[in-house]
Amino acid sequence: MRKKVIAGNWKMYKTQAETSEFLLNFLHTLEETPEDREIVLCVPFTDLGILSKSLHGSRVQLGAQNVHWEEQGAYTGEISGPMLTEIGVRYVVIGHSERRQYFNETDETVNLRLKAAQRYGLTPILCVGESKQQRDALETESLIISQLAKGLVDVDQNNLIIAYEPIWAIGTGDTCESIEANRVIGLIRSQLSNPDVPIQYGGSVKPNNIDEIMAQPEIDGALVGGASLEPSSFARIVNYQ
Ligand SMILES: O=C(CO)COP(=O)(O)O
Repeated sequence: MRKKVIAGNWKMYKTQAETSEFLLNFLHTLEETPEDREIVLCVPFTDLGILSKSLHGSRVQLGAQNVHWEEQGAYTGEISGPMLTEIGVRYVVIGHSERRQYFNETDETVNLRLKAAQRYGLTPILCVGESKQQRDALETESLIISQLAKGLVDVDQNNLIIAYEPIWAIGTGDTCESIEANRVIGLIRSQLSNPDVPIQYGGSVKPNNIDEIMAQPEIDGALVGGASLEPSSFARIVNYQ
């Protein structure tokens, strides 16, 4: 049985004060949440400290949004694996399309970050997915196969989550049809040596489509952007049927 993982990706949203308010309205909603799913919040670095204290003893796991491949060094603006694990971070998003687009992240640096995350005991969430232009040019399959082949060199597939995030579905309200997401995720699975790697869908996941998404046989979870920022909508998503 593959693990189900619902993760919020807060991107560059929420000050510490806003994070405290979120927790007040969110944590109590988990009392009835079935035990079969892992819940993760991947938050800005400045929110990790407060969450590591407030989430202690709760069932919500802590995630970051980046990790450098060196243990330490002169890398202004970066963060290392030991810095994250020391404060209780368990997961890290790697290769998100926003980092590939705005911060020169390549399959090669993604691969370095994945291996470093595992080296320091973090579970990486590797994001892959095509743009609208690539989809229209019928390049979805070849692009994803290439992202996986380059990104996963020497990566341990026993400590890995993959998120399929079609770029055209991110922040647009234009969700990928769940049957199509299921098909692409099946393709991703066919490229892996470990068929039990949990594979999430991400891109305009909302309270009104999470049940249908999670009903798909290949889909093991969701990586949720905008809808994870609001306690009641993230609570509904986490409590999918
Ligand atoms: O990028 C995403 C999660 O990593 C998806 O964002 P939205 O849920 O806002 O579309």
